[in-house]
Amino acid sequence: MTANGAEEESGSLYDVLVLGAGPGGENVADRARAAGLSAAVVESELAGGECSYWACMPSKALLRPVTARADAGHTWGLRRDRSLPLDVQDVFAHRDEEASHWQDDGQVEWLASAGIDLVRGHGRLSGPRRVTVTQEDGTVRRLSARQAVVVVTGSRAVVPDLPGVADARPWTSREATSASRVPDRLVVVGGGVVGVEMATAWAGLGSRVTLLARGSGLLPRMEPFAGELVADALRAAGADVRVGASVTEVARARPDGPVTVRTDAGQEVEADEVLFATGRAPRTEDLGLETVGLEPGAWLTVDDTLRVTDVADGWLYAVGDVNHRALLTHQGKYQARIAGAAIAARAQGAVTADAWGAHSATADHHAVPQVVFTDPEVTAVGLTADEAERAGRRVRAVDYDMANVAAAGLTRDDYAGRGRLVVDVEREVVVGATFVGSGLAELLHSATIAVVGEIPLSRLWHAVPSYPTLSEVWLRLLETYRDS
Ligand SMILES: Cc1cc2nc3c(=O)[nH]c(=O)nc-3n(C[C@H](O)[C@H](O)[C@H](O)COP(=O)(O)OP(=O)(O)OC[C@H]3O[C@@H](n4cnc5c(N)ncnc54)[C@H](O)[C@@H]3O)c2cc1C
Ligand SMILES: NC(=O)c1ccc[n+]([C@@H]2O[C@H](COP(=O)([O-])OP(=O)(O)OC[C@H]3O[C@@H](n4cnc5c(N)ncnc54)[C@H](O)[C@@H]3O)[C@@H](O)[C@H]2O)c1
Repeated sequence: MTANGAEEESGSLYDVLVLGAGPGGENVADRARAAGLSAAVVESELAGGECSYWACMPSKALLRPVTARADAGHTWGLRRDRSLPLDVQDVFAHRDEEASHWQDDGQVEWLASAGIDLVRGHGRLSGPRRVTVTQEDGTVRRLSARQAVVVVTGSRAVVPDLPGVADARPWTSREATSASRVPDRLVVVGGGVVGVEMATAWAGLGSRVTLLARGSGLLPRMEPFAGELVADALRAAGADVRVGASVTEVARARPDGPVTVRTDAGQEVEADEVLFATGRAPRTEDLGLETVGLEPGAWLTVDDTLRVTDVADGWLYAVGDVNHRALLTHQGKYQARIAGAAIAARAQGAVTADAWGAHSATADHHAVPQVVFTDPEVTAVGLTADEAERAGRRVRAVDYDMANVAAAGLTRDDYAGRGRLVVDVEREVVVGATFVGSGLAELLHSATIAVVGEIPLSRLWHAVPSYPTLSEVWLRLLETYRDS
């Protein structure tokens, strides 16, 4: 027995055990190894996780040709090609490549090269610092951890339990990112990020898309103009976008027949496939959480060092989607770097919980960046004006029409977009930024640096954007703030 009461079974005792080999899990194990700790990850499907096979990578591979064609169709000298059909089979072939053909050999090789053991099977907690793995052949392997167990089991799509759903065989984000046939008609339910990205992709690939979103607009967690600009572009691309539409029922009378989707407003839409992009649930329902006093199926609440708050002795951590802080790959990887460093520091009694320190995921509260890869792109970091006001901050929002930036006229003949800074008027620092428009994804990091660095506006005047680039929106926004 070890000091922690863990059994010393040959090859089964590690410093750190990680449940889930998605981007968060791989990175936390890597950071633990880099700090000199032994680490194993347990994975029940494919090493690489949702992001690699059914989320970020395949979705962006479907979107890029669609947005590139939209850009080309509005570029002088290429405009006649606006209706040029995409080579859909080529798009699918590239998507399959980006999803590594749903094989994880590359990830397995990388884990081995980093000195991380991979244990394949379904992992469950079986008490403090203990994990039981049911392997593919049915055998059970018991593992234990000296320092920490990190839960990084991610999230899954939620399909609402509506009448007719089971028989309708709806798509979730998994089918929407991996399908290799373009449905003639597709209904997308949900106006969040998955809904608008997949509506953009499949409309571009040739489906007649109807997007049904409840509430007053698309992308409800972002500045309202973001959803409005994306809705305008989707409509221009031929999609039928209906807001204020909550789906109440679906029906597919014959397995090979069409599906009918009904809303609370009495609307009825017939389609070949229906995608539910209606949010995510944590993958914690069959994880043995009850063996350590936690509720199965719940999101795991953590402190800023990523330790689960409701577990004594601080040995359980949760990173990535499963802690519900920010359901984004880059933010999960950030948390993984912090958690790995915190676990190693705690082992030596040297952890520091200072904000913005090496062991604190402070950015989760102030500066989560996100790019929505639609046409136009939506990019945002920090607080929206509404969030800042609801938090009791004294802020001023300043806006600028992206079409008036000199580079916009060089980019597209129909450039539509808007930039917004949310400025804390007491400290004169940027606490939020949103840029919507074509070609803006790479601009976002400048705003992330301004928010994280709390750079005073007086200093930002000296950060001179190159001419003629879309980054000049920064200068125009500073002028607008000064003059308003
Ligand atoms: C369609 C779509 C597009 C997206 N696009 C982007 C994007 O462009 N950019 C971005 O930043 N984010 C994007 N996201 C979000 C991103 O995919 C997630 O934030 C990210 O995958 C979370 O990483 P994770 O490591 O927490 O979990 P996951 O990637 O979900 O990995 C968890 C892993 O744990 C394994 N697992 C679960 N339970 C067990 C168990 N009991 N035992 C063993 N293994 C287990 C799973 O099999 C999985 O491999 C997108 C999401 C969707 C749905
Ligand atoms: N590019 C990116 O960064 C990217 C891309 C895709 C996903 N993601 C992440 O994945 C997460 C999940 O995205 P999501 O879009 O599935 O969830 P979401 O929670 O963002 O949006 C779901 C939407 O569905 C609506 N909805 C729910 N039930 C409905 C019903 N019956 N009828 C009509 N509308 C209904 C909700 O009101 C909500 O607006 C997001 O938090 C996002 O961060 C990121």
